[in-house]
Amino acid sequence: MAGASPSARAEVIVPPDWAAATATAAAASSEPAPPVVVVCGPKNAGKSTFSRLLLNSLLPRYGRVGYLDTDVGQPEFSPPGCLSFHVVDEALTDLLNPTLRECERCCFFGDISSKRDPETYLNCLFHLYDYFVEKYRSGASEPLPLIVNTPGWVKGAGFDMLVEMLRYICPTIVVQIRISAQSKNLPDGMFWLDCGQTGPNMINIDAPFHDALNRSLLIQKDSYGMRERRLIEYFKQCFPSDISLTTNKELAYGLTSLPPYEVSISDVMVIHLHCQVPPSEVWHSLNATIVGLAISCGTIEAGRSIPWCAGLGIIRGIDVQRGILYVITPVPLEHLQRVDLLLQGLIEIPKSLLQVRGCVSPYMPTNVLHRISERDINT
Ligand SMILES: Nc1ncnc2c1ncn2[C@@H]1O[C@H](COP(=O)(O)OP(=O)(O)OP(=O)(O)O)[C@@H](O)[C@H]1O
Repeated sequence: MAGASPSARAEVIVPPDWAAATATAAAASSEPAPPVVVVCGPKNAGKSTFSRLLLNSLLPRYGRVGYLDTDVGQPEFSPPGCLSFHVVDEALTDLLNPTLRECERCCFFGDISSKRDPETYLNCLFHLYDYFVEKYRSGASEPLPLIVNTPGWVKGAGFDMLVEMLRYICPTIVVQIRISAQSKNLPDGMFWLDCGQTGPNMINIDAPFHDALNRSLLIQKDSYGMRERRLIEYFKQCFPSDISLTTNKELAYGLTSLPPYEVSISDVMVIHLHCQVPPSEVWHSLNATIVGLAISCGTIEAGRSIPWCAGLGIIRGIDVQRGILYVITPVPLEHLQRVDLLLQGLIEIPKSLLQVRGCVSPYMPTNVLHRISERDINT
């Protein structure tokens, strides 16, 4: 597969079976409720691209479309590490690239793959789906169609998780994208149901391989680079939109000079999502990391609470003597005031923000844990 940047390609190709699948979903009965469409298939098969097209096809009829973003490695609308639920009310203009959008609900999983903790991953997903059902299926708000784009991990434990996901969501339409390497595809048919059970409308489509000039369409993505760019875009939101920050160097300087929020250590609880940290090391472990800023108001399910995530923050420094954390985040103050949990996972500050020639990163000096001078945080 070619290694060119996906954004270099001018336009999306819509093969006839893709067009037919989106038309079927858009015309599906809205009784008793608009469709719930799950899009599945192996990695890099076109699931996200198809989901964007599907969203645009559902919009004219419904005006608003729900989107459950379940790919923590390459989320459609959120920063990496998050599962989120969005309501989209305008057509997506860039059909080949993900774009950041404000979410209605988000859970911070804190890793770029569900492998490390499938149970928590599924709990987050079910929790978001329950939120959708409660709000958009119970009469509280106008019912919306829902698109669920799934990760491309379709073998072994990834397959088992997909089966659980499908059984929980009970979609009305499942679109399965199939690639030419048959062994990499999901099983044909309603593989998640027991024999004899009736299931949804099952639509198989092929991955789009070549354009009219026989050029490969499915470009291997630079996942690491995409995640870095997504985080950079996310933290750019710390600045007013009229401030021009075109290079990473400008952003790194900008973040250095941004006055951070002060958070009293006694006001927050720290949860390490994927590792255990001795109490004496908690503050050291937080320094210079990205955390999920969460609100512990989720419901208790299976004995554990799933907090909502208001957004991400960079712990820029910690003054242990004064009991203060310094946090940089684009999360608005009114939401930030409700944050009472710091969720630390494995999402790292992009290297391109840490290693900028001529810019001493504020996150890395060795004394930052104990002594942060006024000049450091205000300049
Ligand atoms: N219909 C299409 N027209 C043009 N390019 C496409 C089309 N479908 C997919 N591509 C390109 O192929 C690549 C993979 O597509 P996409 O991201 O939609 O796959 P995916 O199955 O969601 O991948 P992953 O499992 O890694 O999330 C992208 O670079 C995308 O731009």
